[in-house]
Amino acid sequence: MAYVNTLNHYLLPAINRSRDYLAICKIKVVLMLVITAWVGIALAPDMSRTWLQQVMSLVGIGALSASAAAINHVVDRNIDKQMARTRHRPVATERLSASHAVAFALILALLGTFTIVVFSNWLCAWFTLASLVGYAVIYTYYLKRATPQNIVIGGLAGAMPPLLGWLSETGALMAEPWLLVMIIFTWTPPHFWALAIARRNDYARANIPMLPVTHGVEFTKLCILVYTVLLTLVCVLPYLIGMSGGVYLGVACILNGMFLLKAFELYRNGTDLMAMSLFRFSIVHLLVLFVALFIDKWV
Ligand code: HEM
Ligand SMILES: CC(C)=CCC/C(C)=C/CC/C(C)=C/COP(=O)(O)OP(=O)(O)O
Repeated sequence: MAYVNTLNHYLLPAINRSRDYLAICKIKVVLMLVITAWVGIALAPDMSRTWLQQVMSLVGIGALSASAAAINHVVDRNIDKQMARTRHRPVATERLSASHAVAFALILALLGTFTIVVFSNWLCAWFTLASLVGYAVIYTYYLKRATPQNIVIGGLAGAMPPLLGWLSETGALMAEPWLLVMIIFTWTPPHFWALAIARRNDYARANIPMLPVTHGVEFTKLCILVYTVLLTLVCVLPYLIGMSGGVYLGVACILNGMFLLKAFELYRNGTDLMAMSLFRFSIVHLLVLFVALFIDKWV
């Protein structure tokens, strides 16, 4: 009996609370950001750094990304309350207080910055902090509410991790990692606008000027197609400058061919279901593309 009481009074609330803290980190998105940062490390010139230094750099970048996501949950709590997709979030439902979430984000930001400075360098720390501000403040606080181009401009913050990984390794700004940033930058609009089409009523209710709300679904489908063509072209650049080889190029061609087909189908007579299918595909696309960049380096 005493055992059951301990479980009910202490353990279960502690587990639920940890789940809430994990949820505000947007853990799956952060995992993907860390994978792209890891590829940035793998493709950088060999600096003979230890595994520990590399892993801890990724931990630092992940912690600052999670901190940015937690701040996004606080700043957006009133919007999140109005949207079906987000209304169950911990801060929106007030299961987790905004002040606790802010304190958590601050601790993550401090630990993350400390880790990057100790195991990498200040340049990487400054760029990662700038990405945090880009997402949590410039995109979430301002752009998201101000313009339908919000995710195009704000997308730069989420596109930075390959550069952050490269910087953590080399401590120097070079041209090559910017190509990887450009890939994610051009990938973001089709990734997000596909979801925004399916969830346009949510955004309209919350008064957020997402492209399908301000310019309609047909125009958004056209923009998705245009950005997918751009993405296809940008994806060839790592091969053209000799940063990646045939394995990467082959995988990129197949993935982008599929992306183009899906974007074209959506443009011609797409339903909300097809838009969601494109959104899900975009995530698989980016994951496989970056795994291919990694494998290509070692074959
Ligand atoms: C401004 C840029 C971006 C916007 C507006 C955006 C928006 C979104 C939204 C609204 C979702 C749905 C989340 C949910 O179901 O609650 C999502 C999911 C996701 N995004 Fe993005 N995204 C952006 C950039 C990125 C980047 C740069 C990455 C990775 C490199 C990424 C990876 C993912 C992943 C992995 C998911 C699935 C998460 C899950 O299943 O829980 N996103 N994104
Ligand atoms: C340090 C660093 C690399 C920072 C980047 C942090 C980060 C978590 C970027 C991902 C972008 C993302 C999930 C945007 C969705 O926000 P949203 O508010 O439009 O979506 P929502 O409605 O699901 O909250």
